[in-house]
Amino acid sequence: MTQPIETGTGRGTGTGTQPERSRSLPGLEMHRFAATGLPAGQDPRMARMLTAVERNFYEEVPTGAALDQVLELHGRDERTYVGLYDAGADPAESDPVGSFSSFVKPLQTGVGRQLDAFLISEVTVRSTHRRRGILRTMMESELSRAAAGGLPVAALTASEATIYRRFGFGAATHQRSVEVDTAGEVTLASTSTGSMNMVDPRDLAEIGPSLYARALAQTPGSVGRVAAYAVSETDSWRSKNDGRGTGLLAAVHHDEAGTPRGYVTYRFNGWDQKVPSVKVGVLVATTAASHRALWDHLVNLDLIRRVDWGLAPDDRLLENLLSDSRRVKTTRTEDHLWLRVLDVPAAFAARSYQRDGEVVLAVTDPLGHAAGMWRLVVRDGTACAVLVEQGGSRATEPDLSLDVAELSGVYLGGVSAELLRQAGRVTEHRAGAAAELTALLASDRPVFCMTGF
Ligand SMILES: CC(=O)SCCNC(=O)CCNC(=O)[C@H](O)C(C)(C)COP(=O)(O)OP(=O)(O)OC[C@H]1O[C@@H](n2cnc3c(N)ncnc32)[C@H](O)[C@@H]1OP(=O)(O)O
Repeated sequence: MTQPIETGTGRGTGTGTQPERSRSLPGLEMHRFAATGLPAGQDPRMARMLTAVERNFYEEVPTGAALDQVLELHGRDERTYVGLYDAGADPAESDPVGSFSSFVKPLQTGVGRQLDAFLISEVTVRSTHRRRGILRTMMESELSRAAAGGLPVAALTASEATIYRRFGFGAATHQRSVEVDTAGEVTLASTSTGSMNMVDPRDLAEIGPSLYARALAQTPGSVGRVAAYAVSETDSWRSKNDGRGTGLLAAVHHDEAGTPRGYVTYRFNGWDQKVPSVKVGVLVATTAASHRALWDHLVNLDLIRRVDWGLAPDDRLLENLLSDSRRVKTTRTEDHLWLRVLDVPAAFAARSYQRDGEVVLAVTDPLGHAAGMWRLVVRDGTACAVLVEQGGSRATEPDLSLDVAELSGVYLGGVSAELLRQAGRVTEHRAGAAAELTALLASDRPVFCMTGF
């Protein structure tokens, strides 16, 4: 059972408890506080935090009602913030030089299996304070808190692929950008069923969350969505046209019985483009038939000759959906969800398995959380990971040696341990052990994270 993570200052707007001094960062103090969801006028500390985050990402800083809307959404996510401030500064009156937010959402580990994951976001350091260890201080502190609170894994999406491995994160899911050529007559390999209806994006407020929850339950590698989706898919950002909408289009698929099974949002890229095209925003399908119907709709839009999608699974489903697979062009493939195992037994017990097996893993972990020699035994779909050695002399020889970053990358089965062996990231001590681990962790469904955070 996951313990609630103490946030230090609770939900008040004052600075409350004592800030933590960091020995490695003289002159700075770490404050931890919860997002209250209150408007900027009532919670200047959160308003300053959010402003600093946007600045450090080089983004436009929201003000007025637009800022209040984001503050409210972050309150709904129950985010905890960590900020590094000049010693003695009041966070209600000063900007942090470092920011870090975290919140708990479900991570789908298999069909029908979930665990509570520690999601990390808004990690920024002011450009004048970079490369002094501020990120390291925040990350180490918050991973320890998450582990102490009983959360078995942490997760994030990375701005750069070279930052987070040192903290034990491994890329566990991948995504791609695709351009689908829809010029002329486009056919699907199989006919679609049910009906498609154009709706006002605001109508998605009712069905969007429940359809996403059902799609999530079928998609290992996906996590619960942040509250901001309720605004983005209903086209109601206060920062844009004062929340009155910006021309986002939305279509819902109903099955033959009239039950909504999926939806898609998309935006026209404009007549000034050489090729008239639309860009997909959110695509949620709870059945294979719904997925086909949504694509049937997209590829047959009048006047549109290309459909762009930046969060497509890195599989061949779309290619197989169309009669002509060459209409799908992949323009970018990237890591997406980075996972970090914090509690080996709890993480491995929380997923499903297709076969029995046993493998001994020697795991290195610079932060200690997953370090040791683990015997992973799977029987009848249930895994038990037992620590057989931690430091000291060896009673058992490992089958594989690997860093926690690799263990975390292969955990969901979307990345192959055998492939990592070939890349030199996993060391095999018993021939065939990496292939065995790959087979043991194979997922019942393609591993994909349907959302960003
Ligand atoms: C989960 C997310 O929110 S992803 C978004 C991350 N944020 C951004 O990209 C915004 C712009 N960048 C920044 O704000 C900062 O440069 C950060 C957050 C990436 C790094 O913060 P810093 O305080 O400079 O990092 P810090 O000094 O603690 O470095 C910790 C380690 O990471 C390494 N590191 C830091 N930044 C990078 C980078 N961009 N690429 C590769 N390695 C990096 C450091 O070399 C150091 O390595 P070591 O401890 O093994 O020697």
